[in-house]
Amino acid sequence: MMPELVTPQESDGEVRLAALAVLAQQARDLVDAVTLTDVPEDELTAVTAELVALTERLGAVRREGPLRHEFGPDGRFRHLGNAVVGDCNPHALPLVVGRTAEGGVRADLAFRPSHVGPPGSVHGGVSAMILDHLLGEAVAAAGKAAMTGTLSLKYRRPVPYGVPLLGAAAVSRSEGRKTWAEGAISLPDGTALVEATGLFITPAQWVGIGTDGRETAEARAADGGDPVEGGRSGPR
Ligand SMILES: CCCCC/C=C\C/C=C\C/C=C\C/C=C\CCCC(=O)SCCNC(=O)CCNC(=O)[C@H](O)C(C)(C)COP(=O)(O)OP(=O)(O)OC[C@H]1O[C@@H](n2cnc3c(N)ncnc32)[C@H](O)[C@@H]1OP(=O)(O)O
Repeated sequence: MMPELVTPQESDGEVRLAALAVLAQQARDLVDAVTLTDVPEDELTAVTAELVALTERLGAVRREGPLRHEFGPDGRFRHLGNAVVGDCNPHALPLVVGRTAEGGVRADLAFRPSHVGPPGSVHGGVSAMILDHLLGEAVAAAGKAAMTGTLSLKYRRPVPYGVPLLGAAAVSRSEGRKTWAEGAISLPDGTALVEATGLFITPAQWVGIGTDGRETAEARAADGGDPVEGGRSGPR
């Protein structure tokens, strides 16, 4: 089942979400600092004690789960808690995905030292996560709401962290509930570092749900043409 969609008014105000995004960015900076710190051991212990206190302060009031998919004040579908693109998720890069004139998607990106796997390069699973998301975004850009069924990676060259890279993806084929997409993480000069192909499947329960999480016009017409409430239309 798809989780219920909420409007920001029902969960958080925009000012609070903006503050949460600033906190998440600070947490990313903290992770970088932890990854690279070379301060003396007593300083490590002192900072750890301060972080224990800060963690307790943040945990004093907890929500039931991470931020959900929702409609922003501009009416656009968003997921601020997403592990790849969520501004309010410290785990996210966050990736900023844009559409290309050809109907695909692209994103400038730079991995951080905390993403390291093999010596001096990014962990393959991290690259896979980014490509999974980019291919999924390409599928969404093609009008399909779908989940990853299979993902295949070709690691051509080690992926460096701390340097500008480009991610891109596009749909290659679609057939019923199945959509195939391909993409790559490349150097700015176009040299492919990791290539991906994936099969995305629209779950049977999502048929009739658009990429904005709302019922599609076709599904509404089939239902008898009832208009969808503005700003909120939870999948059934
Ligand atoms: C809250 C609202 C959310 C709304 C979201 C709406 C839109 C999204 C819009 C924008 C989002 C923007 C970007 C998205 C960005 C990133 C995407 C990230 C993607 C992920 O990170 S996502 C997490 C990993 N992903 C999973 O967690 C999937 C777990 N899994 C399942 O949820 C089911 O397993 C599912 C749905 C895959 C299939 O379930 P199902 O019941 O619908 O399908 P069914 O069995 O009927 O099969 C139908 C035909 O697909 C074949 N088939 C089935 N499964 C296959 C597989 N895995 N590989 C190859 N073929 C497969 C069958 O063989 C049959 O083929 P045939 O018709 O030829 O016989």
